[in-house]
Amino acid sequence: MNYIWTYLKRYPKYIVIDLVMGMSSVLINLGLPTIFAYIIDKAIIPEDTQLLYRLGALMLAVIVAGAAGRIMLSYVASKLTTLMIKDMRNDLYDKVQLFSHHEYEQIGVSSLVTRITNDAFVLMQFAEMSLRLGVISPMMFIGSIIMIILTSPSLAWFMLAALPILAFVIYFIAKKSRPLSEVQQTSLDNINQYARENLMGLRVIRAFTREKFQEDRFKNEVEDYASISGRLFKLMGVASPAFFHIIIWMIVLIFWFALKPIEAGELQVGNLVAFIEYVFHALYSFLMFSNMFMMYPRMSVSAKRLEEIMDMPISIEPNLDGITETETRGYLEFDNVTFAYPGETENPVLHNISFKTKPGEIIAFIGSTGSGKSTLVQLIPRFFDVTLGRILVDGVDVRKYNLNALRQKVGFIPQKALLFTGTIGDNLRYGKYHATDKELERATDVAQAKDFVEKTQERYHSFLAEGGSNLSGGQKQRLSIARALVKKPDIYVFDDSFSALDYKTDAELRRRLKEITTEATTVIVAQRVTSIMNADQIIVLDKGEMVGHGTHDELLANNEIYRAIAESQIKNASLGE
Ligand SMILES: Nc1ncnc2c1ncn2[C@@H]1O[C@H](COP(=O)(O)OP(=O)(O)OP(=O)(O)O)[C@@H](O)[C@H]1O
Repeated sequence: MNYIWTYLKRYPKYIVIDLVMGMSSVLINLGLPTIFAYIIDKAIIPEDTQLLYRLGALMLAVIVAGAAGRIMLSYVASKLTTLMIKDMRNDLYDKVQLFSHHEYEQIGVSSLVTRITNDAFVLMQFAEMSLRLGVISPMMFIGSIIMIILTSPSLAWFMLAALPILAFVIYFIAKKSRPLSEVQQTSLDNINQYARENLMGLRVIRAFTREKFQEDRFKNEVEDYASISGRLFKLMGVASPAFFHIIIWMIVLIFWFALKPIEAGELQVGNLVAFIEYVFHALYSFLMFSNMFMMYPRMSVSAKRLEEIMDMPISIEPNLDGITETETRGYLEFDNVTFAYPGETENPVLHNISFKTKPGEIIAFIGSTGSGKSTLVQLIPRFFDVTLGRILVDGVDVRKYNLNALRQKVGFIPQKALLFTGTIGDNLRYGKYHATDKELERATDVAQAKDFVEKTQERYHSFLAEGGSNLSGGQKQRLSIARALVKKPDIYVFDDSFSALDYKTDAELRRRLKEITTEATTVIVAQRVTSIMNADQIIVLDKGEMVGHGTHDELLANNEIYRAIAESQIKNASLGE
């Protein structure tokens, strides 16, 4: 509830209107039965037509005012909750933007999506209900009880007898529904995850003819969700019929017990009608309030899941007051860097890595699968922070930079090219919004993408489907390289980005790259020796350790591991010829 309140209180004006409308609606509803009783006893039974018309008109005016108040109340409640969910989702999005890879892995992307969409929606439903009924129901209930006692103290004990039974039913339902709500939301996370996997991995699933397996997995989860939801709704569904039964039985009993006082002249017919109406109001508002109470566990599960996101400590702080300008550009240094993934401090993935580069230099990393190459380059733009040692960019520890300024200095080209829905131009300008057409052409030319871009019908205005799925792997990779070139960073990081290219394109691209990286450091992670043999420094990694450092010729002469890698690739290449 606190979580919802932190958002609602941002709009005090609407809260005041909500309270005023709620209170006036209560007063009107409480007044109506009394006016009605008065009409029966003073105008209908004595057949006073004049008074009947006057009181009828008054009653009509009160009813219209009540309806207008309720419409206003509903409007304000919807308006306030719409504003609330907008703010809530924006805050969640902003927070998720600050997450490092570690936080993403902790919660999981699918769960994050469910939380921002579904859990936020549950809170919105609860808040809307609370704003509409939260003020009215308790006040209406208390007001009705007072009016019941005032109207007929001798019949009032009915209510006192019925309330504990109702309270027990509500408590029972609320207690049972909380664990079910938790399982229901987790099941929704799983559905989301399977749906994502099934849609994104469609080609692999078809290639391995695993459609049935994936479908069964998805269907089982959907069935689990349906069964949990069914149990939850059954539980909630029991409440209303049970309540209405109790209300009807009470009214029958009231009539039964009212016969004697009416015969004895102790109770008037109008008062009996008003009494029954107050009983109905009291029980109905109790029912409405209990609906909120029963929804509360579901809401608190969702609120907890959202608070988990908002309260999650950020491992990579954006360091907004950090350094944004440096005197030099394009210098990179690893100073005795050791790194272990969060939660795995016992098993570092990188050990004591040290090297230095200067503008215009190419440094390359090679080594077997899992030797730590990708991990190493991810430390430069601070996707993770070093465990020991330090990384210096232009002589400044990367942790001292304003995070955006640091990342602006780095052009990162990941192993798997990822493009966004939009035109080729939009994608190329991703790192430099105002890049000119000339800059785009230069970048695509160097990245060996110009030919195919110019062959497309609308060139830089050609539309790319989701993730660039209407391009080949090599074309996507070339555009992803061109996107980094447009940005003109001080440090280029190619994380195995050349492997999707054929040998000829790879060689041509690297040759042209030299033209525009004269003032930058180029870091290359590669599998192929041919991709890195011209590098100024090559570092050979094995199980996270530097086991070789030098030029291609030096390593060929002195480093067994490097020689073995090079020989195996040359053999394979000649076998392929
Ligand atoms: N997010 C992660 N959390 C925990 N461990 C990880 C994570 N990512 C990678 N690792 C582990 O770190 C080690 C190094 O992985 P890394 O991806 O850096 O190797 P690599 O040399 O780039 O491999 P490849 O050539 O196959 O891409 C591996 O043992 C891997 O299991």
